[in-house]
Amino acid sequence: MEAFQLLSSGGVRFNKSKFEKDVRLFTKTKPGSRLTLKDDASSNEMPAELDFFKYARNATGKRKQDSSSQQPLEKRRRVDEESEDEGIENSHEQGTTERPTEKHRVTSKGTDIPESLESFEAIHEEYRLPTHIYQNLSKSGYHYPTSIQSHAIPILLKSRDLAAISPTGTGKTLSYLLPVMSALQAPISSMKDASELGVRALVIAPTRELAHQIHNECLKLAQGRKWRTVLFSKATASTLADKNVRNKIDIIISTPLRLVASLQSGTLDLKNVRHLILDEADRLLDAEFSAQIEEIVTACSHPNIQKAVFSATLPAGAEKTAIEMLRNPIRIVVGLKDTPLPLILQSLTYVADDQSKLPSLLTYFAQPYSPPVLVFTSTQPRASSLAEELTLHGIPNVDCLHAGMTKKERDDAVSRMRQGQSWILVSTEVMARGMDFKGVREVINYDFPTSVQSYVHRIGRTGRAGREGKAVTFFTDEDAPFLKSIANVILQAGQTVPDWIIKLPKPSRMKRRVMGKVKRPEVVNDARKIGRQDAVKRREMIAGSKRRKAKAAVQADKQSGQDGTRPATTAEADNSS
Ligand SMILES: Nc1ncnc2c1ncn2[C@@H]1O[C@H](COP(=O)(O)OP(=O)(O)OP(=O)(O)O)[C@@H](O)[C@H]1O
Repeated sequence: MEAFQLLSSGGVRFNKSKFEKDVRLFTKTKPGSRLTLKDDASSNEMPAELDFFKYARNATGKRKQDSSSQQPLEKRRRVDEESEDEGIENSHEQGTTERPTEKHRVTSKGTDIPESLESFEAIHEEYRLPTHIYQNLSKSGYHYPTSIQSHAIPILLKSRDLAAISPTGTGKTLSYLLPVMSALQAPISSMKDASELGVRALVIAPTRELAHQIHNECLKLAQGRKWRTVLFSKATASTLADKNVRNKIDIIISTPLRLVASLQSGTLDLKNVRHLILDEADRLLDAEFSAQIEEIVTACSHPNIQKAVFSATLPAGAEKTAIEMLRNPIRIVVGLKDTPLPLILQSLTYVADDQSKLPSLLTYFAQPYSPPVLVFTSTQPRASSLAEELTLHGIPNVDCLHAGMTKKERDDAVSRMRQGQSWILVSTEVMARGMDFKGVREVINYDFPTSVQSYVHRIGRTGRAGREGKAVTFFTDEDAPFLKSIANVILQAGQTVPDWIIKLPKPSRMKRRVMGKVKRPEVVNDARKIGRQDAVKRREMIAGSKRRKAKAAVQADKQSGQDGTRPATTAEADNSS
């Protein structure tokens, strides 16, 4: 009992008094909101390293006057020190110049790092952005660059390779789309030089939904000119099999599988690609995709190709692979690696066992909550089952999305979410990365995440573009050995966790491999399963009885045919006996 009380009261609380200043600055108070925090206009300052949207809100448009940029480059000190990175740092130490911009907690590493620029105007002046692209920025509501954009855009515009790590929701997409489109200058259809023909830029993302979203961002920048940007799909792949069509394409955005299928069938060539971007690079470089990525990278054989990788998380192994793929790269880290924004209030909730999760979630939704909410489960059947349970329990506007659904079902679910028709979206890892549903205020990890990276990306669906969010993670007894890993992330983000979690032993690397991978039933409500089994049994009994009666009737017919007498009914037979 004592242990239960300890665990159930063990939710992680954000230490508002310790981070009072941040809380005030991040807060745009909305009356009635459960997430409402105190607003105090008198102290409108925040530690700049925590505010990744600082520029986007109030930049002056002038070049950065950071004192650190006045110092000789060699003297500038590195801020970002993470033990996990050491191997990689050392292997690239020689000849590098480190240029931390301490003020914004952005760490840059590499040689001849271009100056970061704090306004789109400054970027436009320095790098002559095509006018229509520059104008489309403000039309799309992008008035000032975010931290990652201030740093990454000049680097890519200087034709440098880049490994960029920046927290979820900080604007990485624009960080690569803007420089890539600016470098291409104009749609191929308006160019005379035939040597330019063929796809010139390629963006790879791990899921179809994310590729679609990136494509939409691309269309925003392309407004007013005849850019041919293609979201690669089964249909577009067959259209692009025609070389004449292919030659007029500027940018392809694709998932790896689809692209490799076309490469292997010889209906696509990537020889003219000058810019290759891997979004969610650590996912793309993991075992599931790495062979396809290798094939794609090999197919992009242009000698002057520029490559860049982006993610909110880049574990040491993936970073090593990525860096090996790049040529004299610059590495930038905004904030701390693998660390969510402090804007997301994180908590851990003890739920004992799998069957206790549903009642806990129903209790959660019985309180006022701020839709839309994203709920993560570990498998497709569990996502469907949970969505069904919530609906059966009368919770309105529940939707489901997972990779087992058809393309149309998935597209519809995304668009219902974007239009605000869905209040609760139950999903799997497929929604964990990159998806930008601006309004998501709450994320619930119904099933424990399978890695620190998965946790960071899942909860990063909220707290985007400077908004606040809330993330709740259910944990069972089986998940407890991995709590420490998540607790460390929470601590790194400047929030507090109960002492008992901090005192837990850190799971070994071997053990972390099985994190969140416990075998869970496909149906989230056992009672429903029993009810279902009963119903199935009853149906089978009725069907069996009907079959037996029909068989008996046939036999009786046969008999009457043989002896010419009417068969006795069961009742008659009984009476006669
Ligand atoms: N300069 C900007 N000013 C205002 N809003 C911006 C700016 N840049 C990006 N945004 C908005 O911020 C949100 C997050 O951007 P984006 O999806 O590119 O983030 P991300 O860093 O790629 O996140 P993730 O790691 O989850 O993929 C989007 O809604 C985007 O429109």
